[in-house]
Parts: sequence; C-alpha cells; structure tokens
Amino acid sequence: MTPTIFALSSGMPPAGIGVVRISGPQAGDVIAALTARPLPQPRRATLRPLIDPRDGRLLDEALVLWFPGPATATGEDLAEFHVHGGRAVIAAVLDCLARQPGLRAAEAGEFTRRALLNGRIDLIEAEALGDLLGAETEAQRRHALMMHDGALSRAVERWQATLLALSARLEAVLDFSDEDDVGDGVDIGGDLRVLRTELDTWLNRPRAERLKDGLRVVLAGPPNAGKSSLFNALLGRDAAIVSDIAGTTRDMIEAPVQLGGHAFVLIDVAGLRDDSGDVIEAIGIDRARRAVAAADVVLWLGDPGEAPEGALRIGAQSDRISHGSDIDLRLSAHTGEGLEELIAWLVARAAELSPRADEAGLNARQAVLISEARDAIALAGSESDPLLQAESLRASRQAFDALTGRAGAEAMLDALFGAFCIGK
Ligand SMILES: Nc1nc2c(c(=O)[nH]1)N(C=O)[C@@H](CNc1ccc(C(=O)N[C@@H](CCC(=O)O)C(=O)O)cc1)CN2
Repeated sequence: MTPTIFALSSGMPPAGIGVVRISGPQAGDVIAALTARPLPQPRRATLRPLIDPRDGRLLDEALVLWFPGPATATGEDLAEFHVHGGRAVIAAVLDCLARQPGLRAAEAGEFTRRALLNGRIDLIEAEALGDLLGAETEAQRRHALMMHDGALSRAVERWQATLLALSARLEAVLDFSDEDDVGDGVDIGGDLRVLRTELDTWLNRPRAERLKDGLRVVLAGPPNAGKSSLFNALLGRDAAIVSDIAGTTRDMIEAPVQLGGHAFVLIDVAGLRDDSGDVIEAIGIDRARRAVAAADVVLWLGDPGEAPEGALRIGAQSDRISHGSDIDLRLSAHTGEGLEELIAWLVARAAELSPRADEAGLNARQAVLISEARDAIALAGSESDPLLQAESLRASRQAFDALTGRAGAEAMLDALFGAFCIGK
C-alpha cells in the first residue's frame, strides 16, 4: 500500500499556527486515532483535542480538517492539523505521527509529486508551484500564478487535441489507401501551418527566466564618475566603497535589488580608462568591458559622445557639474535629483523585456520541448508521404507529453521536487 506521508507544511517554528499535513490511505485513521472521535465533516474546520494514543495525554487543541480523496490537492485522502506553532508542540505532534502504522515523514516536494502522479496537476503546473513558492517579486508571483492556473497547460492540451485529430486523418488514409473511395492523400498543410505559427508566437515571447534572474544593469563610465554612489543610491545601502580617488572600484560588485516589483542585478564595475598602469585595475577594466557587452541595460556615466550603443546617458553629479543637452537624464546621487526618474525608466525597461502580465513566458525546459514539437510539425508540413507525416506528428506529440510530464522523465522529477520544501 502507498505509504501515508506527513510533514509540517507551514513555516519554521515558532509561529502563530503550525499546519501539519497528512496524505495517503491512512489519513482518516490518523484523525480517528489522534482525536478519539468520529471523523469531522469533510472540508470543515473543527476544533478537537489532539491526544497521543499511546498514553492518552493531550498534545494540543487543534483545528482538524478532513479532505476525503480523490478531490483533494494531492488526489489522496488528506488530513490537516492546525496546531499552535510552538517548537515543542510541533515536535510532539510529528513524533506521535511518526509512530502511527503506515506513516512516514514526507520528502521534499512529495505532496506535489503525488498531486502530479495522481493527475491533479501536470508538470507545468508543478514547476509553476515551485516558482510560486520561490517568488520574491510581484512580477514573479503573477507569472507563476498564471502558469499554475494552467495558462500553458490548456494551450498544450489544445495542441495535443489538434495533433491527434490530424494523426487520425492520416491513419485513415494509411488504413484505406488501397480502397477507391479515399483519395490519394489528405491536405493537412494548412492546419500544420496554423499550429506552427502559434508555437512560434510562444517561442518568440520573452522567457520566464528573465523574471527570476532579473535584468542585468551595468553602471559604466570613466573613473570617478559617480558610479558607486549611484549603485549605493539604487540599492539604498552602502555596498560599494565611494571615494574621490580614481580607480577605487577595481573589481565588479553585483547586488540583486527589487525595484517596482521587478528583479534587477546591479553591477558596479571599474572605471574605464586606458592608462591605469595598475595591473589589478587593468584586469578590472577588462571585466568591466565584458560586463558591458553582456548587460541588458547599460547606464553610462561619462562623456555622452563615448557612450556604448543603446546605453542610457546619465549626466551624473548634477549638483556640481552642468551637462549639455546630449544626455538622457540629469542625476545626483547626492541630492536625489533624477533618481526616481531613473528607477521608473529601469522598471519600464524590465517590463518591456519580461513576459507580459497577461502572457505567459516559457522557461528553458519548456522552450526546448516546444521547439522540438515545432520542428517536427514543420517537418510534417514539408513531407508528402502520409507515413512520414504520421511519424513526425507522433514525435511532436511525444515532445508535448514530455512537456506536461505524461511521458514520465524520472530524473527531471527528482530534480524538480528535490528543490521544493518539505511539506509541499
Ligand atoms: N490549509 C491549507 N491552505 C492551503 C493549501 C492547503 O492544502 N491547505 N493549499 C495547497 O497547496 C493551497 C490551496 N490549494 C488547494 C488546491 C486544491 C484543493 C482541493 O481540495 N481541491 C479539490 C476540491 C475543490 C473544491 O471543493 O472547490 C479539487 O480540485 O477537486 C484544496 C486546496 C493554499 N492554501
């Protein structure tokens, strides 16, 4: 029999409440054993004393929930004890559960893994749940929730249905091609083109990783231009050393920061100059040049005529230097002039480069599989032999099965759920 699993699903104690979840065939028996009462009404929070069945001692007064399967989050019988969130309370309840027959502690992500195995969610939704738990910005949260709600899963279901219908038409031709009343072939070229176009639309959108990794913003310019002051001002703390000495920043400093609900990585680099004469600083300058090349956004604090292409030209230290008209933004980290405007510009740029709030973006795994499916569909469109066409459509269906987890890739599941918290 499937083991029944349990775990603390809420945060680290001590906390106000601790939610202990139990999933599996013994969940109902566990409620009966620990409350010494009949099961509460399904899906109704009910106050009950929790009693250790070994010695009849009171463990806690708890809210008890009983969710009979299969219409539950895991697809199994599910119980929840909402106990007082103290360390000793939770330790006592978990210890008592560990001694119940057929029960064992859950592994990381095991509740979600069971939801997947029981078909309650697909692999895309499970991935999205992981992203939701890890979300630190508004943009990440919104995107994860959209995916968890099935934005991509529903599209994949539709594509699968289309492919199945087209495959069925091809099979009919293959089965009856020696009979006179079925023509020589079927024209599925139009349908394949429509499908391919839709997949290309998804593939061409900004990727989901963009939301997680954040926009890479490099602060570049000659030494002593005020890069580190701006870096600190954007971070709201003194992370980089600021001095009047040219060449103070010799290595790169990276710091993640959240602005306007988007994730950014700010990168302060050594000032660019050709004649530093200092070996260490020269290495820093070389790194700075590479960082500028790899940046999503370059903030240029220096002669606007020398700004890298596409950089935002900032007239820095505007409280003591007057700038010409060929700059994009006057800024003083000292007085705060222009800082709000710069932040608004960065947030707008992040929104432009990230998946839109109403359009899901693919992660790397999803993009690889959708692109495989797309190529197989393109190949089917270029074939005229229905046998070869059918083979290509099968390959695209397989790619979609891997996408939703129907074609179980065990290694992928271990990697995904291993990164979850215990109790999820
Ligand atoms: N206490 C508690 N809070 C929680 C969860 C939980 O499991 N327990 N969740 C878990 O992560 C999330 C809510 N997700 C849930 C998803 C599905 C079902 C569920 O029972 N679904 C059934 C019945 C739906 C219904 O009656 O409306 C179904 O989908 O068939 C419950 C919670 C967030 N908050």
